[in-house]
Amino acid sequence: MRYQGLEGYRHSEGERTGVLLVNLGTPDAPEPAALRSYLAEFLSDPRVIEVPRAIWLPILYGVILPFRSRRSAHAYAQVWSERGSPLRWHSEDLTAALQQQLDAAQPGIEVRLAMRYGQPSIRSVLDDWIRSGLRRLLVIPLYPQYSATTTATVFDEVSRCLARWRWPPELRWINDYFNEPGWAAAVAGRIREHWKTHGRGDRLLMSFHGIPSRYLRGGDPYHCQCHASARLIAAELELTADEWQLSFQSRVGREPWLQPYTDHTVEQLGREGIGRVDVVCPGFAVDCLETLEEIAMQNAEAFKAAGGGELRYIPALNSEPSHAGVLARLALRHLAGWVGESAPAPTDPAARKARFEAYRGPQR
Ligand SMILES: C=CC1=C(C)c2cc3[nH]c(cc4nc(cc5[nH]c(cc1n2)c(C)c5CCC(=O)O)C(CCC(=O)O)=C4C)c(C)c3C=C
Ligand SMILES: [Fe+2]
Ligand SMILES: [Fe+2]
Repeated sequence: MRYQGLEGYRHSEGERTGVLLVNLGTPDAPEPAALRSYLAEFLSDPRVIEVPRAIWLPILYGVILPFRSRRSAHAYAQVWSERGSPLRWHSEDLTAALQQQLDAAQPGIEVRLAMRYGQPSIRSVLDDWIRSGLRRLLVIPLYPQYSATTTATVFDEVSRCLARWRWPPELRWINDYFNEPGWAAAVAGRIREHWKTHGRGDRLLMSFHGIPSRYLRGGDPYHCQCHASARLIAAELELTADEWQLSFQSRVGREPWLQPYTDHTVEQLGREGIGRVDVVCPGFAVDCLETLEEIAMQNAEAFKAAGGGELRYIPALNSEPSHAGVLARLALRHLAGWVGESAPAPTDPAARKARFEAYRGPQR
């Protein structure tokens, strides 16, 4: 058969509704072999590297993978814990926190987590879920700001997976959520909490993951959404323009990426003799290599080496109730008509029974 069918579907079963959280993904171990297979999948995605395959793949396999796998394995080893990669376990905790909040607000919605690269793959999660009767699916990529390099590639992969099914579930997806009521307030809350415990730094730096500038010129709205996010957070904190700045981190390769670069900014602040800089990374839903190693370790050292005092990293929202709450409200709004008040099921039990019997037809 060309298309897969559902196993044992029965009309009498309710319509199952799911929320799929998708994060970037992470290697299985902080070792070169695991890094190689993770990076090979990630960096051969044409949404991530927009270079003709015939040019890029020989560079990827001949130059990048042998060197980067070793270097990145070392970096991952610095942040690996008993529970594994921080990106993975924080994402798992966030999934559980969201499930709990949805259960309290509107029982019957299932939440699962998948990774765009590595495990658990989108394909493995969807195959299992659809086979067991999932009929309505809301996809939430765990990126507050849209970028083709992150959000769109999740949609690509979900679409490829659903295309294999004879009867795919109904589908909705979220482009971004930085402008969702409560998101900027949740990030601001995290910053205030840090200031309460550690005192307020001399400058707040909001650092977002970068992308090649070429993609912005090609129409990717990511740059604008990062600036809007930072302004919303600054407004929540009632900061004046000289109290905060924005930068872009984690660049890879030689072509220009979005600027100003975080590492250059941190060194500049060090040279200016700034005593304490607080860095928050509002583009990262959960902590990961790029926040815990690049910012909290590498950039902290670079700040000091340039003459600065202390760089303090403010943790991501992770599985904080405020974060799960924002995602729960976002999910419920987008699930309208599928679950809850606006769902068409009659509330009177007798009317419901009559309607169901008409729907089911005569029983043999
Ligand atoms: C080379 C191209 C890359 C683009 C474009 C890119 C965009 C991008 N990435 C994130 C979020 C994350 N990236 C992470 C790691 C990471 N990113 C790249 C490359 C690009 N990212 C690489 C090669 C790596 C792997 C680590 C390394 O070798 O340096 C992570 C952390 C993953 C983890 O396991 O902890 C996240 C999260 C965003 C949001 C983004 C564009 C908006
Ligand atoms: Fe990245
Ligand atoms: Fe812009």
